[in-house]
Amino acid sequence: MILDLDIGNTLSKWRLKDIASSEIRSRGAVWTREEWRPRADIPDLDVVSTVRISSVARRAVLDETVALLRRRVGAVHVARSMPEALGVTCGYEEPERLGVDRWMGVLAGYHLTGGCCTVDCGSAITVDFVLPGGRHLGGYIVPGLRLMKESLKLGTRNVAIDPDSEADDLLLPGRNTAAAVNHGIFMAAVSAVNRIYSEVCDSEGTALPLLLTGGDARVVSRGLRIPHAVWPDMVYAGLEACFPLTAAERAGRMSGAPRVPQAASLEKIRASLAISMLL
Ligand SMILES: Nc1ncnc2c1ncn2[C@@H]1O[C@H](COP(=O)(O)OP(=O)(O)O)[C@@H](O)[C@H]1O
Ligand SMILES: CC(C)(COP(=O)(O)O)[C@@H](O)C(=O)NCCC(=O)O
Ligand SMILES: [K+]
Repeated sequence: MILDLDIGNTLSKWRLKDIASSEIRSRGAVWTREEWRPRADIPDLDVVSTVRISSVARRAVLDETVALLRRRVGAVHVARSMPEALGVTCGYEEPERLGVDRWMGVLAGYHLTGGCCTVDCGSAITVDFVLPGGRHLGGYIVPGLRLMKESLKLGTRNVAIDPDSEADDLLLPGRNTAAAVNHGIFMAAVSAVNRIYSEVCDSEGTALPLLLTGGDARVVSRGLRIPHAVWPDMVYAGLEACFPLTAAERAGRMSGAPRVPQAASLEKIRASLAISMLL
């Protein structure tokens, strides 16, 4: 069995994947801020022969996790951001400083689409671009939904907000503080993704497929009118592409990959950008 780990700033996600069948056997998540207890939080480490890790947590968390796993498991692969991989050149001045979860998403997205915009809606919302031909442009980092809510809660007196509440009518004006905050933050996130996507497609002269992942991907997806696909396992797919182990992975098939979304025409994207600037 393969143990895949995606350690984010909020949640550490794991899944067990069968090497022989390439099927996902189980999955789960634990709060990153709390101590991670592999034996208690993951069903059975004895069945694991290989571990693949993408981690943006503090260095000490990764080092401890790797040390612990190396005592129990034969092979532990740790993904790193680098200047070039799988046909993609990293757009960062110092490639090793790009969050490895972003790099995994970009590699998976490029492998699937041959050029795309990847959005990871987690603790932060990150937006990255990789052009046909494999040039990663760099990207944008915006606070995620929970962070935005928490920052308001901390900085504003008497504002009671539930960081987990999500209404269906998120686009409407809120009629109490919690709703106004939730709707406002939702609008901020959706508007940022919309604008960033349109600006970069416009300036690069290409309409790119848009892929979403992360804990808040479904919420953000609800507000996006641009064609897009949600790919919950996009970071894991980057691990599969970097460290292929199963027959399916060696053949280039990534688990849970969505159908490539057909991008809107560049004319349409430019028209929506022109309207948003006029108003
Ligand atoms: N059941 C849940 N537990 C925690 N966070 C959740 C849950 N469902 C949605 N979320 C949202 O997902 C975000 C975490 O997404 P994730 O992609 O796992 O983040 P990260 O990779 O930064 O740890 C939280 O900030 C929160 O807004
Ligand atoms: C931007 C991030 C905090 C996002 O992390 P996440 O929301 O997935 O926990 C992470 O990718 C990171 O620590 N990046 C390093 C800085 C950078 O990418 O420029
Ligand atoms: K993220």
